[in-house]
Amino acid sequence: MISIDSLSKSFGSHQVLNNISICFQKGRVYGIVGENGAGKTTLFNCIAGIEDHQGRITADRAPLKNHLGFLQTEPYFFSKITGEEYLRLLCHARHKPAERAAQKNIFELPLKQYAATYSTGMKKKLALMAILMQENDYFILDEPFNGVDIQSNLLITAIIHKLRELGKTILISSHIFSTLHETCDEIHLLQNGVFSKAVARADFDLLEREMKQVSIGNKIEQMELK
Ligand SMILES: Nc1ncnc2c1ncn2[C@@H]1O[C@H](COP(=O)(O)OP(=O)(O)OP(=O)(O)O)[C@@H](O)[C@H]1O
Repeated sequence: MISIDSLSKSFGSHQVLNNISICFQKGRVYGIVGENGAGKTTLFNCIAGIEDHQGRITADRAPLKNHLGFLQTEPYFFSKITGEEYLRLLCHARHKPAERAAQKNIFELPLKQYAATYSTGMKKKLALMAILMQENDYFILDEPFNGVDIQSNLLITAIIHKLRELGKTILISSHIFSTLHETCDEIHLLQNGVFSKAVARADFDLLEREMKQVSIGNKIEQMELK
C-alpha cells in the first residue's frame, strides 16, 4: 500500500500537484491518465523520492524507495555498462541474486552489449527486467507500452497481470486507452493538479466514450479535411 497525504509540488510559481491525498492498495493496478503536462511524471518522481515536495508519502514497507521499481519513460544508462552489468548492479543494490539473468532474459536482449547503445524499446525492456529481478513490492511504470514492439507489449501486459496476482501495488501511466483497459482495476484522471475523477473497471467503456466525446467533438468538421 502506498499512502499519499496532502501532496503538493510546484516548479517556481507553477503549481503542478495541488494537495493530493490518495491511497494505492496492494494487489491492484492503477492507471494514471491526464493530458500532456498534467503532472503524471511529477507525481511519480515525488513518490520515488527524486523530486522534493510538500506532504507525506508512506508505504507499508518502509522506506518506500527500497521496495519500489520505477520504470521511467526514458531510462538512462551510463555509457560503458553492458545490459548484464546493469542487471547485476540493480540486483546487488537490493541484495537479490543476478546469476540467472540469461535465463530470465524473456525479451531476448543482447545482454553483452552496452546498454547505452540499445534502441529506445530495448532500453525500456532492460530497465523493466531489472526492476522485476529486484522483486519489488511497488511498481511505477511510466508509459511502459510506449516505443515497445507488439510482442513485448503483450508480454508486459501478462507481466502486469502476474504482478497483480502476486499482491504488488502497481501504478501505470499510458496515453493508450486499450492498454489501460487490459491492465487496470481503476483509472484516475489527473487534471489541474488534482485527481478529478476515479473510474472503476466496470465503467471504463463509459469513460472511453466520454473522453472520445470531449476530445474529438466537432474538431474533425472544424478542420475541414479535404
Ligand atoms: N524540472 C522541471 N522544471 C520546471 N517545470 C517542470 C519540471 N518538470 C516538469 N515540469 C512541468 O510540470 C508540468 C507537469 O509535467 P509532467 O512531466 O509531470 O507531465 P506529464 O503529465 O507526465 O506529461 P506527459 O503526458 O507529456 O508525459 C509541465 O508543465 C512541465 O513543464
